Amino acid sequence: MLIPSKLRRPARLQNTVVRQRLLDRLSAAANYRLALITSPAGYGKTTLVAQWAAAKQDLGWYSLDESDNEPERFASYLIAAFQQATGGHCQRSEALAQKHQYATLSTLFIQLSVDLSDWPTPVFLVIDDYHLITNEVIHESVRFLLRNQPDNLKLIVLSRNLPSLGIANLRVRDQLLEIGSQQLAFTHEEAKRFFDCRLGMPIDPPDSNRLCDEVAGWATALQLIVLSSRQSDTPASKTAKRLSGINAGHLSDYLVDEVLDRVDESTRRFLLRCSVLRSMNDVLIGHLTGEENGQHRLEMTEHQGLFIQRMDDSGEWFCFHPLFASFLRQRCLWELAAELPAIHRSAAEGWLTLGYPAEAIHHAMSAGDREMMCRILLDNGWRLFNRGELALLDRCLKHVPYDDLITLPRLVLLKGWLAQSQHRCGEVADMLAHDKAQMEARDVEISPMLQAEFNALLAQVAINTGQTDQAEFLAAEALRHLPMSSFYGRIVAMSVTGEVAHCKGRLTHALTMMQQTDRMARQHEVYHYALWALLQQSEILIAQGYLQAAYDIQEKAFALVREQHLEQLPMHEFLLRLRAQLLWSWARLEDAEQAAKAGLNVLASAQPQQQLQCLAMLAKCALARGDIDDARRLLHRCDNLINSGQYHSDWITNADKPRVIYWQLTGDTVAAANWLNQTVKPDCVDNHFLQGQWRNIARAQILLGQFDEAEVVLDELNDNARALQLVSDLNRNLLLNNLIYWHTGRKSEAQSVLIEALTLANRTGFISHFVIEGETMAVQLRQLLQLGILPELEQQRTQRILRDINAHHRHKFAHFDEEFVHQLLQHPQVPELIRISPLTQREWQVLGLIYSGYSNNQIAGELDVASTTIKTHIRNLYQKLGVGERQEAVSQVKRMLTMIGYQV
Ligand SMILES: Nc1ncnc2c1ncn2[C@@H]1O[C@H](COP(=O)(O)OP(=O)(O)OP(=O)(O)O)[C@@H](O)[C@H]1O
Repeated sequence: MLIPSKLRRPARLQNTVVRQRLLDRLSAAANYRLALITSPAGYGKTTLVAQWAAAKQDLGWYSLDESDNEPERFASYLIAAFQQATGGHCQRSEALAQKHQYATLSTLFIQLSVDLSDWPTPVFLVIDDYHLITNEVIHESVRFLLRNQPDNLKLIVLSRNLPSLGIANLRVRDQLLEIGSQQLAFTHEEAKRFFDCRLGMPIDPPDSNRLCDEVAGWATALQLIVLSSRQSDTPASKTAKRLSGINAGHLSDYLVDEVLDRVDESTRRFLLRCSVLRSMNDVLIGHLTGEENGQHRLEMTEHQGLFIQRMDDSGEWFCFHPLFASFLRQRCLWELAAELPAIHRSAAEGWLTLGYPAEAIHHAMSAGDREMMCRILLDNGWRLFNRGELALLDRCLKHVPYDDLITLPRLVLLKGWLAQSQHRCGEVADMLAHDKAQMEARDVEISPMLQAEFNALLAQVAINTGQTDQAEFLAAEALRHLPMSSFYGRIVAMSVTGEVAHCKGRLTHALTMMQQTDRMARQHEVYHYALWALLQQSEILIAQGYLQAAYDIQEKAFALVREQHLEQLPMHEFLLRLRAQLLWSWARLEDAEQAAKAGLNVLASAQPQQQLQCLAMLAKCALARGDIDDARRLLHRCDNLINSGQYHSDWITNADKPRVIYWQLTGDTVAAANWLNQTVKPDCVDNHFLQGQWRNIARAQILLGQFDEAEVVLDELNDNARALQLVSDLNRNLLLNNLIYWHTGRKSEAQSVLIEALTLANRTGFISHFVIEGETMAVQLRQLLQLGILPELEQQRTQRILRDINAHHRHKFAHFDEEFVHQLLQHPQVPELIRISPLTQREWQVLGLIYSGYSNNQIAGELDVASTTIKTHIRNLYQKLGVGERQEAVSQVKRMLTMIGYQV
């Protein structure tokens, strides 16, 4: 929850001096990327910018305090300020910020730039007290924002020091508007106006000028002169004398003498106690001072000119002027040291009453009150966890001594989930085992229900680390004991149960579990589990061969990503990759490539190792379109990644797929043999990953001529695939069977598995799997077409596959282009007849298609001309070739191809 007053521009400017010369300078702010107002404390930066901003539309205001050094908090407020400036236009950025669903602040700011890019007018964003930022991560992100901001975004930064925001660069490019302390110092004329409206009696210009000079035009000192002379009836000139030469560093003594020691006891108590608050309202004052009418106290203090300011127009929220606040805090530390913990405790209670646990935690920590902090965490920890406040929780839990933590099993559980959510799953199991032993040693009681919550977490950890049996057992235990109200644990346990079933090849059960997970996760708004469940469903459906249904589920997942702004979750990359896989199967190569590239974009700020699978996907696309050079380049990148990281075996399997195909296409038996020697041979073949790994092995064996071994492997793969109904796997396996039979001369077996594969493809829609086999496949498919034994659907698919092989694999048809014909005609052995009456380009094309097994009608369809025209072309080219019929023409082509070095 955001504190609204931090986002409001300072109100009540009626009595301030309007300094037109500075306002004129600021009026040019729209021409610069950044307006930077810097000066030591109290020079009037905030007042000036508030005056300038008063009548401005499209302006957001963000007042920082020390707590804004937490990047998530900074991001939430900053985006909220932009929302304020644009009346809610930056919804996508807001959703990302609220749910912490961005990889880094920079990626969030990219979204912000996109949101702002279609905003029609300049958007101004004021960040006040930027000097409070000490976190380099935030500086870096603001520098990024400045480098990449859309033209209409104008930042106005107020700071006591020069912030490290790449100022020099902006200055050189004339993108920076600067106002410093020299300009901010009050002029004589401004000081005169200042005194005139504040002092009871008019002041002579020479006196006013002298006062102004003595404090070097420092606004705070002018204010103090007035305050002091009002409080003590001393002439302003005397106060000024005392103030001259004082700077912010010496101010403390002065404020004690002139302000604190002069107010009554109850005001002094109010000032000191409330100084611990970064913002205050009626409720908080009540908690800190016990006074009944906090609002009245706040207004009185304002009336007395005691450096308190309204944070917004509502008049509910106030804060001390920063300079005064830090003085008071210092003083409070000194004078009320013994009471300080109790004061912070009261502040924490106040914030809890208002419903701001994060603020309450800050005070509980400052009070050093572990018990209170634990109580706040126990009551609000899950709320904060679900809101993604992971850094805050992490910090809090680190403040709880282990001995205390271990007596509070719910906090131990929270700590475990925190580690799991921060991708430290490697640590979680050991950490929890250690915690459990410690809890047992201390007789800490864990109810069966709580144990079930632990089991749900441990089940998730077990499945992540590949221990399926353990995961299955723990998830079942969790589901047995968890009541419906423990929805988070139940969602997790259900998802794990589904995943285990998936791994063990029980696909129907897995699908049901994942559907339930999706429903329940949506109902309780645990959207990342809903997305996970959809991804799993899509994978299962792909394995079952229902690719269209998988596509539809993916559409649902894309919609969820859009609606819940999950674009930056790593899971989004998984979705895009699954989509790419599916499109690849259907030979929609450009779309597949686009999806894989979008996946890489999602990973832009992650470790490069994460890119392995998308790159492997792109390599598969390159291979399917016969672009060996591109495939080599991509696989080279994959090799580098594989050598520089640790991967789950499924990842390696996916990356090995295009590598083995590449070796097959390039005949690289050495690489295949090396790989085969060292690759993992899994114990079983129960799921599509393991099937995939064994298929890689079989393909390498075929390439190396180890046909018998490959056949044994495939027999087992097929038995399992049939038993578990892994239809897509069966479809792929049969193509490898076909390869073995073809190479070992078992032509009729080759033909029957190919027909079976084509029939299965009616369900899977596979095209590229056939295309990738290139010429061997084309020859067989042409024969099938010539035999005319294929049913209509299979026949159509065959023609499509042939077209793709022709187009992508530089098959004969592709060779019959101008370059090829030129090469052929130059050949010394080319038949004289062809040389003297050469074929036209069209006739060569037709000849290529005849050779590719196309019927006259199919050739007409391919070239988009009437079949009568084709007949004419055929008649002419037969004459030129000196042949009488189709088969003779095909033999003639074969001879020519062999002549110029092609294997046919
Ligand atoms: N134009 C003005 N008219 C009247 N009073 C002013 C004016 N400018 C500044 N002051 C007074 O001077 C004091 C300091 O002003 P302000 O808070 O604007 O300074 P600042 O430079 O933003 O301080 P900080 O660095 O602590 O944020 C305030 O008490 C304010 O009321």
